[in-house]
Amino acid sequence: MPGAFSRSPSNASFAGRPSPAKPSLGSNLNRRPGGGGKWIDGQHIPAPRNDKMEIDLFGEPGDPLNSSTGINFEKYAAIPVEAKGHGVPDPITEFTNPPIDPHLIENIRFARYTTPTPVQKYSVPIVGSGRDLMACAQTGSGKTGGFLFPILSACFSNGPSQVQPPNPPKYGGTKVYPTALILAPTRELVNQIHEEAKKFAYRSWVKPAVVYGGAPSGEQMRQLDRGCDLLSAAPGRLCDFIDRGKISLANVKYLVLDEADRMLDMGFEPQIRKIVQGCDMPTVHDRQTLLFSATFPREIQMLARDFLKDEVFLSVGRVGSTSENITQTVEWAEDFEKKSVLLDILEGHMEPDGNNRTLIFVETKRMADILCDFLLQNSLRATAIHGDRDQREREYALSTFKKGTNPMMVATAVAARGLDIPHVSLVVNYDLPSDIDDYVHRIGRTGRAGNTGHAISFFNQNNLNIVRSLSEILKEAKQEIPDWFAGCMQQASVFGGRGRGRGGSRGGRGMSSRGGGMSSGGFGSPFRRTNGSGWDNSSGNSSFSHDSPAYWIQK
Ligand SMILES: Nc1ncnc2c1ncn2[C@@H]1O[C@H](COP(=O)(O)OP(=O)(O)OP(=O)(O)O)[C@@H](O)[C@H]1O
Repeated sequence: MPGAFSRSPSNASFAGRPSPAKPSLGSNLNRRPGGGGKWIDGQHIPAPRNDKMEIDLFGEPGDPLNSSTGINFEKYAAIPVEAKGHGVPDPITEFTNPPIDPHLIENIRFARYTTPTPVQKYSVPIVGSGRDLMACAQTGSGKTGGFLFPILSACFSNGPSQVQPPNPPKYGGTKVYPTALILAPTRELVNQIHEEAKKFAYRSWVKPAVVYGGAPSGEQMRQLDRGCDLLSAAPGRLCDFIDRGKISLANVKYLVLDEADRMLDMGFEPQIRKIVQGCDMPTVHDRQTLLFSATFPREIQMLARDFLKDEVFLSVGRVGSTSENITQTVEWAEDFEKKSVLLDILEGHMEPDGNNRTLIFVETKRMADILCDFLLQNSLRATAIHGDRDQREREYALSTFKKGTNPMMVATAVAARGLDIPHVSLVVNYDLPSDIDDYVHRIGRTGRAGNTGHAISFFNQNNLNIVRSLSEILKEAKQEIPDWFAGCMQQASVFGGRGRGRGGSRGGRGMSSRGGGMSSGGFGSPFRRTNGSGWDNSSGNSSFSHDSPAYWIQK
C-alpha cells in the first residue's frame, strides 16, 4: 500500500470529493435488514445462517484486521467503577446465559467479543432488572454494546411488545411502532449505531432501521415499510417522520440517548422534549430510559432527571476523564506556523505499513476545506468532513478515510463524538476546542477498545480559556504537562479566564461557550467556534451550549 505521502495527482483533482464510483447515499439501507427471524406463539425462531451476510456484518473469519481489540483491553478491568442507586445488581463477568439470551451470545461471538467491557458488565444486569440508567464511561470503552446488549437480550427473550392498532400514515405505506428508540446527534453516528444493531440483531426477529437527515426520505420510508423494531435516529428526521404519521412511539419500551449530554444541551433539547414528552411515547414510568456518554456536565445531569426514574448512576473512571491508552501532547504553535508544524508531525507519524489514519480537528468548516486543500497540495491523501458538505460527500469522505484511500481526514466537531474508526492512531487538534468535554471526545477517536493512540494539540494564546481544565486532564491521565502551562494559567487568571475547567461550577446551563471564559479578552484572535457544523438537528441551531464542569453529582 503506498504511503500517505505518495504523490497522486488524481487525488488533488477531487480534493476528497465524491468520485464517479461513489457508494450510493445511505447505502446501508439497501442491504437486507439485520433480523430475518420470527417470533411465533411466544417463541423466538431465528432465521437460518447466511454466509454472505455474516461476512458483510462481521468480516472474514480469522482476518486479524477485523479484530478491533488492542493490547490494553484487559486493563479496562482495572478502572474503578461506581454504581449509585438503591439495590444495584451485581455486574456480570462474562457473556453467559443467564442473564444474556443465548441468541445474543451467539452474535456476540460472531463479533469476536470475548469479555464484556466494564460498562457492559454493569449495564446488562442493571437494564435487565428493569432499571433506568445514566452511564458515563471513557471514549472507546464499548458503550454501544452497553445499551444494545441488554435491550436486544430482553427483546430476544420476551418478544415484541403489543402492536398498536393500525393507524395509516398520511402519505401511504405502513406506520411503524419500534420497541427501542436510540437517538444520537450526528448522521454518521446514527448510521454507525444502526450497523452495530444489525450485527447483534442478526437472524433475530428484531428488525433494525435508521432515519437521519440529508438522505432521501423516500428510501428511508421504504426501509421502514420492511419493518422497524429497533430504530436508530437523528432527532430532526425523526420529528419529520412522526409529523408525517410514519412512525409512532407508542410501543417504545426502551429509549436511549447516546452522547446524552450533547442531546440534552441547548441545540437539541427542544427536539428531544418534543420526541419524548410531546408525542405518543409512553411516560417515564412505562419505558426504560438509558443515557450514555463519556462526559456529563453537571447541569446536564440535573436536566437529565426529567427523563429518568429510579435510575442507577454508573461511572467507569471519573466522569469526563480520558483513556490512559491515549498519549496526549500539547505543542505551542502560533496560528501562522500551524501548517508547517502539522506537515512535520504527519511526516514523522507515517508508518511503513501505511495502515494508520490521522484525524485533524479544526474549528470552522472553512478551515476544514482550506486545510484539506493544503494537504492535497502537499501530495497527502486527505479528505474533509463538515456540515457544509452534503450527505453524499460526508459519507464518501468517511468511507475513503475508513478504507485508507485517504488516510487523513480534516474534520469539524461533526466527527468529534462517537465515531469508531479503526486504525486512527493520531488525532491532531489543529485548533483546540474551547470546551474541555469537546477535547475529551475528539481525542477519544484514537486509543479505542484497548488500542493505544496519540493526540497532539496545538496551543497558543487563543486557547488560554482551556488551559486549566486541560492541565487537570493531562495530570489525571499521567501525561506530561508543558512547563509553559504554569505561565499560561497565571495569565488566564489575571484576565479572569476561569475557563471551563472541572470544578469551576459556574452552572448556567445553556451558557454559550462564546460568552464564557477568555473568548476575546485581550489575547488576540477571538474564539472561533464551529457553528452549524453538521449536527443533525435540522433546527440549524448547533451552537455549543454546555458549560463543562463534569463532576458527578452525589445523589
Ligand atoms: N466487549 C468487547 N470486546 C471487544 N471489543 C469491543 C467490546 N465492546 C466494544 N468493543 C469494540 O470497542 C470499540 C469501541 O466501542 P464503542 O464505539 O461502543 O465505544 P464508546 O464507548 O461508545 O465510545 P465513544 O465514547 O467514543 O462513543 C468498537 O470497535 C467495538 O467494536
